[in-house]
Amino acid sequence: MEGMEGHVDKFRRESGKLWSDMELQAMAALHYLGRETNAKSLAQAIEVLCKSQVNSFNRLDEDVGQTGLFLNPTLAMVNHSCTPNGFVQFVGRRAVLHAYREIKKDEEIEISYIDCNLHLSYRQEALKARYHFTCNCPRCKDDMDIYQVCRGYPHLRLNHLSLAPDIQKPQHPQGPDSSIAKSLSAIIEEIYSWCSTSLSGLSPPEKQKQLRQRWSACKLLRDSCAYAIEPLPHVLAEASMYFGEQNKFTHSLCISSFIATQVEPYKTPAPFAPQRIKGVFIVAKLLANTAPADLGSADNPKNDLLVSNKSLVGRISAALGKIDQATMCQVLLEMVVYYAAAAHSKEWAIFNEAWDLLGDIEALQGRELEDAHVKAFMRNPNGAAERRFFDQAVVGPLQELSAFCFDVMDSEFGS
Ligand SMILES: C[S@@+](CC[C@H](N)C(=O)[O-])C[C@H]1O[C@@H](n2cnc3c(N)ncnc32)[C@H](O)[C@@H]1O
Repeated sequence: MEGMEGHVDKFRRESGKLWSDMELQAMAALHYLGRETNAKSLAQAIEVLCKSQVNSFNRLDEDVGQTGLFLNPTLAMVNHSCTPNGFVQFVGRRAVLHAYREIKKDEEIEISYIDCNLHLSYRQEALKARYHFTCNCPRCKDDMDIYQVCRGYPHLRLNHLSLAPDIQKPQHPQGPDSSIAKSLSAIIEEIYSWCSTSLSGLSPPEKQKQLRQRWSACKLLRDSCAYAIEPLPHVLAEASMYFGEQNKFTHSLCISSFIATQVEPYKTPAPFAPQRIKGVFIVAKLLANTAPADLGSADNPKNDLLVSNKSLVGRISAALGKIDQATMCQVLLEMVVYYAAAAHSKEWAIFNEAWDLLGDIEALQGRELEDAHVKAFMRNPNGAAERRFFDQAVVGPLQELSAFCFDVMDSEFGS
């Protein structure tokens, strides 16, 4: 740990209660180790604690949340950027450094130490508190957030499997309309803190009340088509979970389709990024949950879908009726399986679930032709016929479903 950055003086000067906690922790550690506590040993122990704050990774466990800190001298050398070209993923006890894109010889490898979809001031605050530096990456320096997340990242060409075939170079190199950008910055500051609190633990009526307020607060983001800017993505994700808990899977499906096509590709451009793959998997699972066998028939609807063609549920139902859900679900699961190893590994729970679900779909009788189309597409996703198949079987239906997203939100959370 000798050569690692510790920022001990900055922690002492700037960290307030955290510093007193660290002093206490250092004394406890010395006592536990049976070492004498004196000024020198205490200073050494505090230095170790500071170094582990600055250089370690929070190791997360999907089931129990954070399980510990991971410290590795090589990985500790990687600097931060809010437009990183790599990320670290834990696979059991191993940490794996993945690249988001091709990294040239001598180009610096950079990861994001924080959730880089936070708004500029929140990112700076988080970096200052733990790492004691002000980020000066191009995105922070020019306050490029709104420009970048609205229009996608120009430096990445996404392939056809990305679900975001329309991401391209921004048409306005000078940046977004500055008046919109200014008013957006002001409201994001105001609403982010109360919008980012999790709703889990609240009763359904309380959740609905909260989501009403949050959805209404996101109006400017929504009207400006700034769909990838927090807290809008967060509110949509909470709403999708809310509907899922009420067994309104079709509503969740419309919102999740919107997130997978209009939000995530702009937040995280690499198509194999773990959060992108999770989003695609959620859509696939919801498609399986809303498959025709579960919908009943027009004469005997099992749920509230088939009401009237003019009602929202009727329109969603009509749209779903035109979709070959099994084929669409199969392609999305193939994408999850295809990208899971790059996003994480074959040990990933999502990979295994997708693999099992894919087996179930492939075992369905009478789908030989559709199955052959899916396999052909996965072999050659950029072939002309295969692209047409993908557009028809996946992109078109996803866009159609996501077009209901705001109506679904307004129907439950509108004023
Ligand atoms: C995990 S260490 C990274 C390796 C460190 N640069 C070194 O040489 O030991 C984290 C520290 O590196 C510095 N750092 C990382 N990314 C930075 C950036 N984008 N701009 C300025 N300093 C950065 C900060 O001092 C931070 O506390």
